Amino acid sequence: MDTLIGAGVGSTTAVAVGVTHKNSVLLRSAPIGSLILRKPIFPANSLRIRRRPAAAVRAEAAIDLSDPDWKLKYERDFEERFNIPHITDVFPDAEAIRSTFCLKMRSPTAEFSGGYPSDEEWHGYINNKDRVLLKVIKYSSPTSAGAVCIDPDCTWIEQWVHRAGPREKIYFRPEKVKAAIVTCGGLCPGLNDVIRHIVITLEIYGVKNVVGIPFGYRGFSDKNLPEMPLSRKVVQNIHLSGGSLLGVSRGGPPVGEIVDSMEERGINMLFVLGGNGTHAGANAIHNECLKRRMKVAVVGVPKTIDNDILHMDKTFGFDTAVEEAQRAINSAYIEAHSAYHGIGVVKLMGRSSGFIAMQASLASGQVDICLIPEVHFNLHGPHGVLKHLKYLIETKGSAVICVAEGAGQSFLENTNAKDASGNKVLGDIGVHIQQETKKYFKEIGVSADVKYIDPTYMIRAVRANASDGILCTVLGQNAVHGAFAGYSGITVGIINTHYAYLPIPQVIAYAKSVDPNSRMWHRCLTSTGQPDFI
Ligand SMILES: Nc1ncnc2c1ncn2[C@@H]1O[C@H](COP(=O)(O)OP(=O)(O)OP(=O)(O)O)[C@@H](O)[C@H]1O
Ligand SMILES: O=P(O)(O)OC[C@H]1O[C@](O)(CO)[C@@H](O)[C@@H]1O
Ligand SMILES: [Mg+2]
Repeated sequence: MDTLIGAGVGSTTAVAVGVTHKNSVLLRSAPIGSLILRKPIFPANSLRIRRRPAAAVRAEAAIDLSDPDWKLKYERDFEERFNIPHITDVFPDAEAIRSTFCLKMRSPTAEFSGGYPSDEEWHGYINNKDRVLLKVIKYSSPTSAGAVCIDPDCTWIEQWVHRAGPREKIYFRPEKVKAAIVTCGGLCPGLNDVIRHIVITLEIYGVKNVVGIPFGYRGFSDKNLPEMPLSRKVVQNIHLSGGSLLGVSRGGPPVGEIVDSMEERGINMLFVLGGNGTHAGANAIHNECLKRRMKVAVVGVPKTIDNDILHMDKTFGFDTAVEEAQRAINSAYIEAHSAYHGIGVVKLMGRSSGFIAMQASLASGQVDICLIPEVHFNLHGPHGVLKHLKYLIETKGSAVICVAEGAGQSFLENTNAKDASGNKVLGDIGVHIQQETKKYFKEIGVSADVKYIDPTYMIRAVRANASDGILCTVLGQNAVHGAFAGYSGITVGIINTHYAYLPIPQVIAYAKSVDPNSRMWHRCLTSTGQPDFI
C-alpha cells in the first residue's frame, strides 16, 4: 500500500511528500536526502507543499532500497545532478591558460604585452576536484529532530557539491572579455556590495570592459537604456548605500532577445543577481547560448530577501532584513505596550517562506503570535488567533503579531492578478488581520487599539550590515572565479559556512520553506508562547 511520507531537511528546508512502494522510494522532486517515514509526521493541515514548476531540473531517481548498491547509486545520481556545466562540455578543445588572478596581478592598469602574470609560489587556488559536504549531521534515527534520512536505518549518505574559488587554469583571456552585470526582481540589501566585488575582481583578473545592464533584463531590449561602463572607480563607494546602482525591474524581453542583445554587444560573461525568477532566466540564457554555440559564462548570485533558495545556509540581505525587521517589531511593541489594550500587527516579507517572520520574531523576543505561510492557522473559532489575542489582552494588556505576507492567503479574495514577472499578486494579510481584530473586539465589547505596520520597502532599501557585506564580497568574488574557470549555468552560495558552485536548476526547483517540524520553528513557538491555531 502507498504510504504518505513527510520530508524535512534541517530547520530550513522545504517539506515534500512522496509515495513509498514496498522497498522503493520515489521522491517527486522532493528535497535531496528527504526523510522517509512510514506515516505522516505532521497533521495534514499543517503540511503545506509549495513548489514552483521545476526549470528543467532532473528529479531525484527512484531508489530501490532492496538493491544492495542503492547507497552507491544514490550518491552517483546526486553527483550527476550537482555536476556543474563547463565550457569544455561543448567546446572540448577550449584553450585553458594559467590564471591571471595571482598575487602579482593587483593593478588593473597592467598590460599583457609582456605576457600574463603568473605566480608559481601562490597556493591559493582551488582544485577542480575539491568538494563541500551538503549535509553534515549524521542522524541515528528517523525520529531525531529534523532528521534527514533516506532509509529507516538513516544510512549515512555523502552529498558533495563543487567548492567555489579561483582555479589555476582559466578559460577566458582577460583582454577578450566583455563582462556584464544585471540585477533583477525586487531590491535586497547587498546588491551594490555584490556589484562592487564583481567589478573589482574582474579588474584584478585584468578585464577592462565591464558594463552594467540598467533596470534588469529590460535593459537588454530597451534602446533608451544605455549600458553603464563600470570600473573600480565607479563602484568604489556604492556599497555605502542600499538599492542597486544599476536599477532593477520585473518582467522583460524573451530570452532569445536577451541573447541576441548579448551577441550584438559581444558580452561573453554575464553575472546575474536575482531570485528564483531571475535564476530561471539566467539558466534559460545559458541554454540558449549553448544552443547557439556561444562561448559565454552565465553565473548567478542568488538575491532573495525571503531566503527561499534551496541548499544554502542563507542568501545575502537576509541577515540585514531580519535586523531591520526587528526595528518594526520593536515599534509595534512600544505602540502596543503604551496603549490601553494595544495590539501591534507587523507584516514582513515572505511570499511562500516565513523565514524573515520566524527569525525576526525569534530575534526580537517581543512577538506573541508569529504566522507564516507554511503553518495553517484559523483566525476565528475557539482555537483561533483572535481568541488568543483576547487572552493576551486579558493577561498581558497588549500583544504583538508578526505575519509573513504569504500567510493566510486563503482568507483573502483571490484576484488572479500577476505582476510583470508572472508572480501572483498577494492579498494584504496584515490589513485583513487588523480589520478582523478590530471587528472582533468590537463584537465582544472589549476595547482594543490596533496598529498596523508594513515595513517592507523600508527594509529592502537599507544597506547591507557587516555580516551581509562580507557574504556579498565573497559571493561576488566567487562568481567571477566561476566564470573564469569556465563554468556556466551555475550559481554561488554558502553551504555549511563554505562556498560552493551549484547548477542553477537544483537551487530553484521549488522555494525553500520553513519546516514546521524543525527545531527552529519550535524555538520560535517556545519564544512566542503561542498555541497552534487549529
Ligand atoms: N521562468 C522564467 N524564465 C525566464 N525568465 C524568468 C522566469 N521567471 C522570471 N523571469 C524573469 O526574471 C526576472 C525577475 O523575476 P522576478 O520578478 O520573479 O524576481 P526574482 O528574481 O524571483 O526576485 P524576487 O525575489 O525579488 O522576487 C524578470 O525579468 C522575469 O521576467
Ligand atoms: O513591490 P515589488 O517590487 O514587486 O516587490 C514585492 C515583493 O518583493 C519581495 O520583497 C521579494 O523581493 C516580496 O517579499 C514582495 O512580495
Ligand atoms: Mg521570485
